[in-house]
Amino acid sequence: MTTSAQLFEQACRHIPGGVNSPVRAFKGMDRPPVFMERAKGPYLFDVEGKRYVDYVGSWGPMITGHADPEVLGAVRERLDAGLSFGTPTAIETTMADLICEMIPSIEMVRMVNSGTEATMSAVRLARGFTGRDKIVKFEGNYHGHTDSLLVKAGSGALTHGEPSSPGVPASLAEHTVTLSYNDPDAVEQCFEEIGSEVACIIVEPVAGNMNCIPPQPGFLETLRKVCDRFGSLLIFDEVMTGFRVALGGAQAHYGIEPDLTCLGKIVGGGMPVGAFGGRREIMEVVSPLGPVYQAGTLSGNPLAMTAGITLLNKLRQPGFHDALAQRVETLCHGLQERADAAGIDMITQRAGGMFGIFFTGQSRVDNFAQATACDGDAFRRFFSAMLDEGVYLAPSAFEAGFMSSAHAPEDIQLTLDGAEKAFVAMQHA
Ligand SMILES: N[C@H](C=O)CCC(=O)O
Repeated sequence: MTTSAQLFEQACRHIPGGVNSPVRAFKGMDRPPVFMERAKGPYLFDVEGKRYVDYVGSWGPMITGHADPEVLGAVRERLDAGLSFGTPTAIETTMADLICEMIPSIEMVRMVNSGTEATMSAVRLARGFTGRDKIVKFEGNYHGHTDSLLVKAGSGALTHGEPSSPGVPASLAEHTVTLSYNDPDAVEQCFEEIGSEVACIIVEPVAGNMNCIPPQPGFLETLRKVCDRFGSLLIFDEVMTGFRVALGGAQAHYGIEPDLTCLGKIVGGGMPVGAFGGRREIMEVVSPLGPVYQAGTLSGNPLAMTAGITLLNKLRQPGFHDALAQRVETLCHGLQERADAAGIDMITQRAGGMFGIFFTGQSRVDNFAQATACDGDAFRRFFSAMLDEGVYLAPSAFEAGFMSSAHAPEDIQLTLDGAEKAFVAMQHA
């Protein structure tokens, strides 16, 4: 049998760090990344035959579990028609209609191939529409790896200690103003000073790339207010939260309408898909209707559209999101009880189908400073112990956990039993 350690050694020969995305690397852990062979429902199975209850869900898309038979069936059925045509297809219109119906602030939408492409294109559009260069983002929010947004970012960049990447020209980064998340006063002050120069605010309405930090009441409202006052656009990066915290995304959950929305992950049903869309008058500035250029050879790929449409339609079953949130609540309460019993400083935070585990004595984590002040060693010990117990969490203290509808009560119980052992071991350590 080939082990993960052997495969990792082989991978490192020709792949930087042995991984195709840095956050997968288990950097700082005392073990190599686990190589997975297959996945089904809530489970991942590694190359050594071990099963894990998975809370990464391919970083979010697998909201009904892995290898969903309906999604796979639809893709299989579509396969023989061909992989890609580079022409318009009817299925792209079906997808656009579905997105606009589920997220009413989106009146027109353009499909792309990843969340990064979605945010990159949305920011360009905001700049083109307003004729302004400056953008506002929040410390620890991650919007993919496009230059303008890889400034004080979260996710893998933060995990690996480089929240602002070398390679982003200083002359470009200076147009990105970074503020503290959940700090409406800082936003108001910034706009008093430079509001008329700001093309857009881009925000994760739930910050899922520095663990899981929901917006405090009034924060998103302030963003909407200053954008309206100064003629800037409000962009919600709903790559993580879209179709997850509610069918209509975080904007439906919190009742705030952005001008533009970025989507990814669930919208592709596990295929590489992103999308950006919003108010018609803004989207009409996109080429070929308007001058802001954006393109993609494989955008709207028919197989990817098939997977995404099938998954999105499954999420429309009444009660789907309530049941998902209920599972998250059961998990978070169970973890809290067990951590408290073991005397471990830990809290959880959650929003719909996503959650975060913070090793901290604070009662809440609202921003980058508080997230990075949490106990990283405790997280690493917990992560490693949970892996031994057959539970796969994100190998980073700065990533949200994702629940799926395939997680049964016994999977959550297995997780809680594992956590109980992990907490006791941590207490003794
Ligand atoms: N948090 C990231 C995406 O949302 C994790 C995925 C990656 O960087 O590979």
